[in-house]
Amino acid sequence: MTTVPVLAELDDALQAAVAATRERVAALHAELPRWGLVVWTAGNVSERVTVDRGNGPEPTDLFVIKPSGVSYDELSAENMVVCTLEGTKIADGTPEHLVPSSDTAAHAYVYRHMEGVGGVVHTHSTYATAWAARREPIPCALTMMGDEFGGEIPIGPFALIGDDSIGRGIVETLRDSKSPAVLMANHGPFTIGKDARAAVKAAVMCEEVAKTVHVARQGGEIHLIPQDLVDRLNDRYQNVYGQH
Ligand SMILES: O=C(CO)[C@@H](O)[C@H](O)COP(=O)(O)O
Repeated sequence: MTTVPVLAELDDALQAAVAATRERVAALHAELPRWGLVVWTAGNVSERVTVDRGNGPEPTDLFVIKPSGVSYDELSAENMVVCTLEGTKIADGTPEHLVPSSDTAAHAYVYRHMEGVGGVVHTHSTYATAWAARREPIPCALTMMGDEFGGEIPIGPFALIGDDSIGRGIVETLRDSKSPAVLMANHGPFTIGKDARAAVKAAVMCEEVAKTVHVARQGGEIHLIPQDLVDRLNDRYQNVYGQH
């Protein structure tokens, strides 16, 4: 029988790292309604817990995600759920009935199979989900897409919720792609990032470009950006743009 880790029994550094991750993940959930990416409770953010023991941040085998079906207004650091990378809730001090997001298995699978990923986000944002319903990748016709996605936003397979299927689809689609977003067929966008904030940003950008390319197509033919120019946009945005 596997024993469930008890948060209060973990070392001080790890407990502090979990507490800080819970704060971040709770605050980032507020970004989903703020950017118009979710209705009701239909979207989630998670972040891998990293701990710094004096040698820089090191990944742990825990991550933090929201509880399932709880209103965004009611989310706080205290009710963020702590899970192992197998997707099992640990004894994290929250009530036993507070179960983690229904997408927990998908997030956990991504963390287990994509080492550099520190944050995962899922939404059902309207325009991105409309492309997912058509199972049509979003073509790279905007500099913002070159910047953030390095090309088209791909479609992932159809997968039922509840087990590893969605996670497998995300990993298969994104493993060899520059895009931090995949549109899971008939479902919606999943985004990844080095941390939860980066994954939330990708979700915001994904919805924005899904909307703009859709609107552009209503007015006529869209023009794709040649891949060599997309590569240059992406390189500049990822390595030069912003503060360092
Ligand atoms: O796609 C689905 C359900 O079909 C999920 O993404 C939920 O919409 C979000 O659920 P919780 O995170 O609240 O469990």
